[in-house]
Amino acid sequence: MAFFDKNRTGELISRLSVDTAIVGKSLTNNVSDGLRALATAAVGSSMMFYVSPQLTGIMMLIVPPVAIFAIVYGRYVKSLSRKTQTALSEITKVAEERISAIRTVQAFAKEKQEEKRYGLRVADVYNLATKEAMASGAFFGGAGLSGNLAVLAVLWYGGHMVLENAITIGELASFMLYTAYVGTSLAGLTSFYSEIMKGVGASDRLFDLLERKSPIKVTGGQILPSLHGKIRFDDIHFTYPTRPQSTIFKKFSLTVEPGTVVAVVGPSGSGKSTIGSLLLRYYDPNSGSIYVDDTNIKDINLHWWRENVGVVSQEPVLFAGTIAENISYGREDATHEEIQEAASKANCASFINTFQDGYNTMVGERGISLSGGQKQRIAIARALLKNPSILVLDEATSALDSESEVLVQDALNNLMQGRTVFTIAHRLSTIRSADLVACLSNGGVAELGTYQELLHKEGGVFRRLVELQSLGGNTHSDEEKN
Ligand SMILES: Nc1ncnc2c1ncn2[C@@H]1O[C@H](COP(=O)(O)OP(=O)(O)OP(=O)(O)O)[C@@H](O)[C@H]1O
Repeated sequence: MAFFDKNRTGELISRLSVDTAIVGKSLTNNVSDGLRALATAAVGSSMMFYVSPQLTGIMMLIVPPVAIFAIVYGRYVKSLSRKTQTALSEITKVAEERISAIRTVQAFAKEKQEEKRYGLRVADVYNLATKEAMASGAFFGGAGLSGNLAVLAVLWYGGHMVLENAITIGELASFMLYTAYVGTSLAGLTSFYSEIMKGVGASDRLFDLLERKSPIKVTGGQILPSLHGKIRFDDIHFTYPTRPQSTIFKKFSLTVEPGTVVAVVGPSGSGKSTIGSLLLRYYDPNSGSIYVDDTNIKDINLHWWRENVGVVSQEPVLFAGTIAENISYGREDATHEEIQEAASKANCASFINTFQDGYNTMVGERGISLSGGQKQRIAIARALLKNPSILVLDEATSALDSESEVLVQDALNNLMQGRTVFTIAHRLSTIRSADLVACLSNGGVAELGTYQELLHKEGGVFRRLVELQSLGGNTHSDEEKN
């Protein structure tokens, strides 16, 4: 399992964009209109009061029921808005995930099912939008009707007042004119209120997201004057935050001297990739510490540290752009000569030169126009150019055919020279040349030694893994877990 945690990133991004759009719309479109309506309503109602306090009193009779109605409606709209946002982000998530994996969808001939899945999500939004339309119809219709009834009442009562000479016909006419102004402003205010309630519904979720704080600080911390590359895991206890009940490491300790290539092996799920995640500080251990050249990793500046760690994973991530841009991703100031040199050490030059545009060839989204082995070698060239002191190779050759594997392995050998390397391997044959093999089991290092030492250990976990593999089994046996 690769150690990049991307389980919920798609969902978070779509939630964030949908919520931001709604809150933005709610604020920008409505705040100025709302303030204008409020000012007009205030001035208009003072003028109404000035012309006739009695008639103003009648008009004001409609305010309490409409206000109560507005509060109930506002709350309903707020909760609907929250549900609509969730449904909209679901739509975006499904579309993004399925379209980006369109080849898998096509390979399984699942276009119709995916269309149906998307249709169901659209239906959710449609149902919520229908509810909102009904509620707003009832509210605005009800408020409009009450307003018109109040106007009729004023006309009737005002007519009597004119007949009794309590006010002049001109005063009644000007009162009705002010009423029209105030009525229009109040209608604007209620629509402002409903939009604001929608915005409040969406912003609740937005602030939930924005207020999430990572316990891992990106800023601060020291920059080591020199980095030799000694790594020490000291008594680590670790559980993933989303699964606190399942312990990955308990009392895990391992010391790796500078320039050592350590192969991390073990049954599937034993935590090999997790070592990479801890090393890059995607997570911090629950207890215990990791030391880099005897400095606690938590006291080191995170950006600087990550700049000094290179990663090559089983599924290298390339970005839409040219080959040169992808190789120089970790060092944007690299010259063309440096890019070429890294590519040649990573066995990329031969295939890049066959492309018409050479280093300016576009690789497409996620490197779609390259083969698995080519992508892998570009990722190695990228790591070479970054020139890190510590290297994490996560299953870097396990998805390749033999010929490609030879080329990639050769490129990796160039990359590994003079660095501290953690190679997380499943094919035991590829780790023979490692200086040290750490075999994980039961939340810690069960065996540590050279390949030959561990191979000759009677009844050892590593020996059993090798035997399983040579029998045609694999290291992913869950029986090995405990
Ligand atoms: N982000 C995560 N959140 C929760 N649990 C996780 C997460 N990533 C991995 N795990 C769990 O942690 C355990 C160790 O995972 P890890 O990927 O480190 O194992 P591994 O030894 O590399 O496995 P494999 O050989 O199958 O790749 C597994 O049981 C896995 O299900």
